[in-house]
Amino acid sequence: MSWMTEHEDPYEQYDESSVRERPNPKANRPRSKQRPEHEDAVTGIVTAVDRGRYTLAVRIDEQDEAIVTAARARELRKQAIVAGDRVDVVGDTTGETGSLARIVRIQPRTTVLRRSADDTDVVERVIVANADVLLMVVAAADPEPRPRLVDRYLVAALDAGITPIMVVTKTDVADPEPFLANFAGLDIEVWRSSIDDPPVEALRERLDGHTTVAVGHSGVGKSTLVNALVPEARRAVGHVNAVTGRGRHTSSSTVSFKLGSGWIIDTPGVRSFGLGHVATANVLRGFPDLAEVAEDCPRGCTHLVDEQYCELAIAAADGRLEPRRVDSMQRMLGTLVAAREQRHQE
Ligand SMILES: Nc1nc2c(ncn2[C@@H]2O[C@H](COP(=O)(O)OP(=O)(O)OP(=O)(O)O)[C@@H](O)[C@H]2O)c(=O)[nH]1
Ligand SMILES: [Zn+2]
Repeated sequence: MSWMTEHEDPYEQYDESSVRERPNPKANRPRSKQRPEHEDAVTGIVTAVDRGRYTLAVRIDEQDEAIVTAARARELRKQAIVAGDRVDVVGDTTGETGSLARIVRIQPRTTVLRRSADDTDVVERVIVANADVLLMVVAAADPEPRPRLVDRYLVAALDAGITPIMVVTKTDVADPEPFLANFAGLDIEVWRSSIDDPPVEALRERLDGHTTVAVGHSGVGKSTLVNALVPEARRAVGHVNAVTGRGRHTSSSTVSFKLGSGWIIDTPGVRSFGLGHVATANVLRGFPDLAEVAEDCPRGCTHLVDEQYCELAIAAADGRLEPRRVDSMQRMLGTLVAAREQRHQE
């Protein structure tokens, strides 16, 4: 998966200096070393990343809109550049076959969605930048929906300041309501989708103008949904991206498509969603249905099962809170605390 292995970057030795750049027909300023600002840079949106090569959309919605392949400037080498990033790019931005531009700056990000390989992993991977909606795709069955995976998406999204939305697919295969009952106390937007009646038009309208990142366990129907959402004409743009991304290793890399005036970013299906990077103090943010009651906890309460006076446990016992939600939160916290202890022993 490209975003997981980005730090390895096997193309690192082939930096942009090894590729001859064509003269940029638009650059009329003389090249000079005294140009730290790169005034001639254009802004691009990173749509796909593949082993040190970045696919960018530049001059979007203008007549000379182009899909450009770029390398990163040497000074940016250690910084991850991910789908959704706004970057400043110089050099040949025509997008012509064989051309290579150069990313010289990453613009400040509004949000960063991260996951770690597992809970013990300190090294977090930035999955996507600048997303404001996390589309959690879950199947009603085949594969079985896993509430704990959704808990993890919620913690990651709310920690990052991204709005989570859920789509339950395959409602033709199984009744999604028993699964959804897990999240009844949570004020979360849920869409139901079946093979014959996916809510494509309504979702498209809902996501218009947003940068949406879709996540889901492998096989839930995420690609089917994303393909249905992205109109044919725009997918053509995506297909260009697919040459560098999905085309080569199916579903193993992140690709973005224009969706109305926004973007939808499809990520590889994953089984787990490590939260090694999330501070335990922030875990409760992913359980907004519990947060209010937790305010009555004794000072310094860890909310773990061994806390005698945890208000969450008390509220679960006397029926004010849904016991399985408190249990979910305690388990996640317990797992993260154990992983952290293991890390400190290593
Ligand atoms: N019955 C039914 N099948 C569906 C539905 N949505 C998708 N599928 C099927 O589920 C299978 C998996 O769908 P994909 O879209 O490839 O799943 P994915 O989540 O992208 O999986 P990865 O590519 O592994 O990440 C395909 O055979 C789809 O046709 C649905 O609503 N109902
Ligand atoms: Zn507590």
